[in-house]
Amino acid sequence: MSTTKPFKVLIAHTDVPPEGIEILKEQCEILQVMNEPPKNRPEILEKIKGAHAVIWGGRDILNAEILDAAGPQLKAVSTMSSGINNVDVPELRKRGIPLGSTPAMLTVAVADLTVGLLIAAARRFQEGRRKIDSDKWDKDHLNWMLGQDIRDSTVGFYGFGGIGQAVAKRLMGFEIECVLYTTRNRVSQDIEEQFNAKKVDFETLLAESDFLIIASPLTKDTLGLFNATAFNKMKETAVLVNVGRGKIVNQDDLYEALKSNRIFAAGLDVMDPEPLPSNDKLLTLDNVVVTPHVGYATRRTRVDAANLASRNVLRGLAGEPMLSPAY
Ligand SMILES: O=C(O)[C@H](O)CO
Repeated sequence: MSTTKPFKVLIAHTDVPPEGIEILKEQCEILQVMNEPPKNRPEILEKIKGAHAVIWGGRDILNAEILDAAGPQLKAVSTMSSGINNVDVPELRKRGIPLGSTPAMLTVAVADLTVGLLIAAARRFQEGRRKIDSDKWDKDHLNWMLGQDIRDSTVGFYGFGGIGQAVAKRLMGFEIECVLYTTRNRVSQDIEEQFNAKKVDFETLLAESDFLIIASPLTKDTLGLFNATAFNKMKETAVLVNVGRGKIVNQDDLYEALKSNRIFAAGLDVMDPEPLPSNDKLLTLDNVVVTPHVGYATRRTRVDAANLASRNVLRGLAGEPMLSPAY
């Protein structure tokens, strides 16, 4: 009996959890990349030859070079991420190759981390740690290190999709006053009622938010949108949290706004560039809390993303719409 399987699937990163790969094994021969970045690139270029599908599990760029190396039989690609800025989307579209991504899988993990950053920035975790490290813990004044209340606050969302709504759901437990959001399309009335949410223009979002959470993708319209002009319209007590993409914020302008206390604080899981160099001026500030782009990084999120990516490519290989198409 022949054991030949009809498809070959390249797993292009060592970080893809085996549970996700298992789903593919009945129908597909697995081509696994074993080297870590950047040494994985030559290995991908070699192993992808003749592949019918790819699980693109890392942050390096899938572009024409990779697609050319694969050959014309390539029928399906899925990332294991929400953002698809690691894929040359126009190139894939041009070649008619369906692309899947896995945004819904990381919603909960990113929302949890967003709340963590919001509290850490509002309650001055970074500064407090530095005070301890430098023996400047002031035990004589109870009005020391006062932070911003979440209770009764107006929470603004730039981008109010799955992640934004999951953050709002969590913040309801903190007795916030209301949600403002800026998106292209209005969310349903049910969702607005659930979160006491109102769609507003960008200017209103800036002016009225006590906490402003960026949870939108990077596009040509969002690139550098949060700049000095925007920060100058925000409250001096405002806390900015960015879990979208680093380049949505003009980081030099953010540095100035934080340094001059034009805004109160920022919590960032995404920066520009990534990795942020350890000598970046942003890190000298007390009123910024940073995490190294780990919003999605829980074991369950990665397994769920691998499962969905595999199901996406199986659908693509069968000529069916992907479960979670990126376009
Ligand atoms: O978009 C995503 O999936 C995360 O930010 C990791 O890149």
